[in-house]
Amino acid sequence: SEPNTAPEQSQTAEPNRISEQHKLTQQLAAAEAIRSSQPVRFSELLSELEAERSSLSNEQKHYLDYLQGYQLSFTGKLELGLEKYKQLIGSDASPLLQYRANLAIVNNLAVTRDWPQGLTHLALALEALPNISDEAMRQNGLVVAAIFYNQLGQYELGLKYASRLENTATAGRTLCFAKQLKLEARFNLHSLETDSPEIQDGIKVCEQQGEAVLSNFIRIHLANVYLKSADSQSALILLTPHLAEVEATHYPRLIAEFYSVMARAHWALQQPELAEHYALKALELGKSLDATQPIVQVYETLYQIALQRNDYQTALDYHIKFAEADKAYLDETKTKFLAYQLAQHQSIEQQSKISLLDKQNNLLRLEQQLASAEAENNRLFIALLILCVTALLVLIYRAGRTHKRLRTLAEYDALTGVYNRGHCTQLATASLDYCRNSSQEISCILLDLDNFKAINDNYGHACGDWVLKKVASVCMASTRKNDIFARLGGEEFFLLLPGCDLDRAMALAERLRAGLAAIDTADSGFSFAISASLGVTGSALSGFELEQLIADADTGMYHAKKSGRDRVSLYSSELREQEQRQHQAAMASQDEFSAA
Ligand SMILES: Nc1nc2c(ncn2[C@@H]2O[C@H](COP(=O)(O)OP(=O)(O)OP(=O)(O)O)[C@@H](O)[C@H]2O)c(=O)[nH]1
Repeated sequence: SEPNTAPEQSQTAEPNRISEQHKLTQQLAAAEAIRSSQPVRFSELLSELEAERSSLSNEQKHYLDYLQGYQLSFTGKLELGLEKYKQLIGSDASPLLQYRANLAIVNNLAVTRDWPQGLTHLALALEALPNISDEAMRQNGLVVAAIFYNQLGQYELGLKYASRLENTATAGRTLCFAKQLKLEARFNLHSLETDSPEIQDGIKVCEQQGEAVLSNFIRIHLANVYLKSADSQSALILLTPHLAEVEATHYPRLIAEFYSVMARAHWALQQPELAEHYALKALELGKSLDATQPIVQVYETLYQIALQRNDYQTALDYHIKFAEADKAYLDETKTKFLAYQLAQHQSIEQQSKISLLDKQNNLLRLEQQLASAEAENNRLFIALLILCVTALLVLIYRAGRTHKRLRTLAEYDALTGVYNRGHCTQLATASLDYCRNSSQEISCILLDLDNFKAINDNYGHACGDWVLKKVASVCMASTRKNDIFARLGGEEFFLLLPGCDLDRAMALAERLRAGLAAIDTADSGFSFAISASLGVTGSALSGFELEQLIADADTGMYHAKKSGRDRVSLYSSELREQEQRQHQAAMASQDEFSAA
């Protein structure tokens, strides 16, 4: 509530909280360190930590649960212990703690002989193993795997994990464990000889570590190999000196097995009293053990002893017990084998499901690749199509332009841009036909520039061209939509006027003449006068034939030239006759001149 003090409080609260957490982690680790050596103190520590549960972090709570699971299992409450461990699996506990919980479960289930579940949790732990960086924890996983597989009778796997453990073991005790587990597996795989050097090596390493239980288990393996090779004497020489040491371990399983082997050795050496002595001792301890091979062998030995003594009743009793134990042992072996087969089968099933899923995934991936390849192809195809269409359009456009240019060249005069003679003939013929059919008048004007040669000569050909273009544009400006204006050639222009009578044609010709005469030549760079002579005719005078119309207009134009140029002349039949007469006269004088 007081803003000034709040930040100060949080600054000091944070380090306090961290040191408190650190203390709790240390307490948890301390508890774990004494879990098997000081069970009472361990239990007290756990109670203290449980009282502080609310102050624990999430992971610390999980760690406490794990230790409580251990305590429950250690005190024989296996089911409750299992429950605690199982809660950790799949929780948000760290992967290391989950791995450890799986290993603890495997140990518990080995005790209760729940092989199928044990295999499931072992598989989970082994799956996590490659990601466990803590070396001691890794080795612990290998120990559990090797013990479990050996117990299950899967000695190949026991050997595999024991060998891995041997190769990585950092502590002498772990190395002793590894060597004992390896030898146990090899004994059961029948790959041990009496002189296998690993046996003496294993015994030596375990003795150095003060691991009497493990060194003597190795001796039992060796003694069994001696018995198999009918060297019972060596078996006894090996075991007898360590009898007291073995009894001092108070480990029933070891002691019972030790006695069992000794009983068989003495029996093989024809020492029935000693054999019976150790067999009965083994049996006494072995009662608490489930059906194991040593117990089966003890009953067999006792049966054989009674039989030799002709004590048939006892022999029968032992034989019945032998048969029962043997059956129980075989049943147990079968159960283990089936559990392993089932786990294998499930794992194969799982694998095939995974590979099926992989195949389906691959198929989907391929389908996706195919779809994207198709899409890519479509894109390429569309791009190609666009390219082709564009190229085609360009070609069409160019062809159109060429066509237009060719048509322009074919139809228009290159210099002035007005119709040329050829196209004019086409258009004029159609127009004349139309007027004739529709009984309309049609007129025409033929225009020839005066003294154009002199313009060329005096001011150059370029200036002559300028004049031609200027004349064309002035004339074009005076034409109507249906009029046809063309350059027939040189300095001669033709204008066809559909629907136009002679009066209006004459008027237009006059306007053209005046327009040309008014051209200002300054733009050409020279100053000179432009004039033209124009001949006019029409359908009323010359009919509807183009050639006739042009010829008559030419007669009119010729007359205008002769009359002094720069004027307009209307064609008439008199003019033609006059022209013919003049022509004839000219021809006659030509003849006279030739004759002279
Ligand atoms: N600059 C130029 N001159 C041309 C073109 N076509 C024809 N000519 C010239 O036009 C001149 C026509 O001369 P002529 O037929 O003697 O006629 P004119 O000099 O106009 O004399 P009249 O018609 O009797 O008045 C020739 O010198 C041709 O070379 C052209 O396209 N450009």
